[in-house]
Amino acid sequence: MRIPPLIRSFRYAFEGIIAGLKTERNLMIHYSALGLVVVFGITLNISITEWCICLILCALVISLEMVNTAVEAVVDLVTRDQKRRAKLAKDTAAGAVLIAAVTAAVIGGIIFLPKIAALFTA
Ligand SMILES: Nc1ncnc2c1ncn2[C@@H]1O[C@H](COP(=O)(O)OP(=O)(O)OP(=O)(O)O)[C@@H](O)[C@H]1O
Repeated sequence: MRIPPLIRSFRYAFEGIIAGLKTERNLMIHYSALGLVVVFGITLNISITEWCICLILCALVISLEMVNTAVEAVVDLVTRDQKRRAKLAKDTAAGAVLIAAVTAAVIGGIIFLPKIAALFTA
């Protein structure tokens, strides 16, 4: 049976998500962080706006980690020699993940810490 092109594209994208999870340890850490956000979000009853902010940030970090994985794979395919441009590509992609992850951690702290603190002071 012929699979429609749109369905095939979705299948490849899902295969990419699974392959990333299998090969990239950091992605597992990001998915675990997403799980924690969901558990704390439900437990602490965060607002709709806070849910949107948290989910956007989680999606941003996970997506950038996947792009970083893709950049690393392409660079390693192109060359195994030590090249300045290869280092630039890998390090800037890794830097993008770091910026997003630190931002997400800071905003997560702003949203969750006062609610956690309130549990102990109430
Ligand atoms: N072909 C290359 N030329 C120059 N520098 C490289 C090259 N490949 C990797 N590097 C540099 O070596 C360091 C380690 O790179 P590596 O590919 O091992 O990634 P990593 O940071 O260990 O990530 P991961 O653990 O996800 O593979 C980085 O600073 C990277 O930019």
